[in-house]
Amino acid sequence: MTSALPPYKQAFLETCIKAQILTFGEFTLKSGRKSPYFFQAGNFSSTHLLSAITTAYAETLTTNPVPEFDVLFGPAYKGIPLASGTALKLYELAPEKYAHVGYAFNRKEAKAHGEGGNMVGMSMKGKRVLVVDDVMTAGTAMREAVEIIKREGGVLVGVVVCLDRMEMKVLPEEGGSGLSTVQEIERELEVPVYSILTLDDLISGVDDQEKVAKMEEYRKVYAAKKQ
Ligand SMILES: O=P(O)(O)OC[C@H]1O[C@H](OP(=O)(O)OP(=O)(O)O)[C@H](O)[C@@H]1O
Ligand SMILES: O=C(O)c1cc(=O)[nH]c(=O)[nH]1
Repeated sequence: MTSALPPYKQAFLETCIKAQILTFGEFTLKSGRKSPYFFQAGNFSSTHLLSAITTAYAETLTTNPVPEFDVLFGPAYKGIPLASGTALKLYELAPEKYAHVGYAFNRKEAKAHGEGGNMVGMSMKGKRVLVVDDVMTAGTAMREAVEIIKREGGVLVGVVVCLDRMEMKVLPEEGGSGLSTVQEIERELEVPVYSILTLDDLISGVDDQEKVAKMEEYRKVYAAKKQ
């Protein structure tokens, strides 16, 4: 089949399907919604898959007009290997430009011994911080990340995720704005959000029509209409 996606996106999507990173069935999301598809970034768990995903993040950051940043922050847990791997890839791509960029992540539970606390890696105090995470759905995880950055004295300058599910946190019939979580975050926090893939991309690039139909049905209910 000829895909509507650019070849690099199609190839990346096929890798995700083959490695069961993108799976189909019935899944309960953090938001409580039941979804017919799920993106399991924990399955980027081999050398070549971790390299493929972090290369995709690094290329997204080097080919878009991304604001300058000092620290990549990867929210626990799945953001941790993504942010650290992306930092390494950026250094490999452009060592002079990224030599002083650091990475940081949080612990979900504070450590009571040794160095203590719940932050690991480069201090975010007074730094420009870019969040690297896997998936954006209702934005709960992202808002928690923003609070951590503020508490640590950092300044959020941007966000990159692997998948923008294009979902509205609150549906219009329940009083929502009609904007997707990504659109709301961009407006409210005045920072750009970049994504490697979106739900529209999955619908364009997946070959199995039964799976496409289920994603379309889900998109009709939960995805923002204006992109
Ligand atoms: O946009 P949201 O509705 O918040 O949902 C998406 C987030 O939720 C999940 O992480 P989770 O907090 O479950 O942590 P994990 O990385 O430890 O799996 C997922 O990895 C995303 O980061
Ligand atoms: O919304 C979520 O909880 C969620 C969706 C998804 O596709 N992948 C994931 O890890 N979490």
